[in-house]
Amino acid sequence: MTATDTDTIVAIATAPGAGGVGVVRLSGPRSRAIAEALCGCALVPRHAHYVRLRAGEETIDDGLALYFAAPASFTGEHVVELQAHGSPVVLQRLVAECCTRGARHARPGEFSERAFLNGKLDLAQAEAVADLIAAGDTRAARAARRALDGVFSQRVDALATELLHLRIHVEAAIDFADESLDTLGGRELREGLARATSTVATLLAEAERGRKLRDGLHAVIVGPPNAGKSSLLNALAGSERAIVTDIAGTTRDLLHETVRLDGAELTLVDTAGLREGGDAIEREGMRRARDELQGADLAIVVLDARDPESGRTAVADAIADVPRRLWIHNKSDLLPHAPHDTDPDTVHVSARTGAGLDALHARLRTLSGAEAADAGEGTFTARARHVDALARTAAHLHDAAAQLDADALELAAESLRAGHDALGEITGRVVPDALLGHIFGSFCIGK
Ligand SMILES: Nc1nc2c(ncn2[C@@H]2O[C@H](COP(=O)(O)OP(=O)(O)OP(=O)(O)O)[C@@H](O)[C@H]2O)c(=O)[nH]1
Ligand SMILES: [K+]
Ligand SMILES: [Mg+2]
Repeated sequence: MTATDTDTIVAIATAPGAGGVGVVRLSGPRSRAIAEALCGCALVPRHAHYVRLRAGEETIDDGLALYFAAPASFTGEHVVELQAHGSPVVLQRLVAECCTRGARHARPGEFSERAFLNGKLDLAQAEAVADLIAAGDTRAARAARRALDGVFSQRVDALATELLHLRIHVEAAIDFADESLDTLGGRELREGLARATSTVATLLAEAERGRKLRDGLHAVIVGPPNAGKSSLLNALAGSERAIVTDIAGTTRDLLHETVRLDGAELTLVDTAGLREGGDAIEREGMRRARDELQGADLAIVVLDARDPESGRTAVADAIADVPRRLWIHNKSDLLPHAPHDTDPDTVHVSARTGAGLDALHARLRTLSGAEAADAGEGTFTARARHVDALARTAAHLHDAAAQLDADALELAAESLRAGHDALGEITGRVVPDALLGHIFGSFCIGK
């Protein structure tokens, strides 16, 4: 679609409600003409015009008009921003007047969508705009800003280029099927694939950190009844959210609580204690606990410090698929002497006295990725979609390596193609036709 055959769209760009200043944004081929009709003067690009904004003879408000000529604008189209007093009524009237003059209401996300379609932003960057707007703290905002600057996209693109070269190499080798792969640069190919595989693994780990920074860590508290799961949730939340009693089987429903630890956000979920038997309600509670663990990033396993082993056995199968576990030996106040924690994933605490909670906070903070972002490891925000695409890329490259080892070049080519496509989903740059042209245009071994 070109800039001349699209609609001109309009929307209030500032947050709903009253404010000192409000902004109405227009994008599309007619935006300048429409705005000039409201302002009653010609608009010069990148110039702040102080104007009266009128509907016919009547003044709606006075304010500023800013015109950005295509393609040097956020959307890549002609864009006008009208600043007026931030009254919802005034802003609605400006929008209505723009519509009378030929604009239409923008759909949610339509300005960003146009920026993507016009090549101003890739998909990951367009998503980063939304993440920046929604960022809950400085760390998340900084990470979103890095993603918006293309830090993530550039690394994805660099990897995509590596994969493209590997594909070209394999496709070319297929044409020389009667020669052995070793004479066709098989070693370079394997080395290149190993490099790409390790790059994907690094990127995947970083994207996972970025996702946690954006979504917060999803941590499920599990353990046998009466280990002190609800007490621990309350201690971490800093309020008596969950019911605590000395009756085993107190908690049945899931209880979600968002907790911020020094800027790191995590969702804690209290669950019913896991054990054999129980009445129908308790059994339903345990079923819900097991379900919740399916999507968890972290299982916080609460055990009674006086007898941790029996609890471990009770939860073993329920936590089998959770990527990370933290073992909490609770009720340390009941031990004859306080133990010293050596393994970072085992922490002795007392939900009752608060002993050990600082160490637990520190560990949770690290796991939620905030630590890494603080340390300036270049974290960017990422989404589950990106993590998923990278994981699929990794799996395809793994297949390709095995297929190369078996001299199954056609299959390896197919796996590399699938990996390349999965990667392209992140930035939205999957372009098969261009790819074919590239393959035939740029490579021929000795021909
Ligand atoms: N001494 C001591 N008692 C604790 C501690 N934490 C919890 N308790 C007690 O242990 C009992 C059970 O605590 P809960 O928090 O209800 O345990 P739970 O694991 O949520 O239990 P269910 O929901 O029944 O599975 C209560 O009487 C708590 O007061 C602790 O650190 N020290
Ligand atoms: K209890
Ligand atoms: Mg409980």
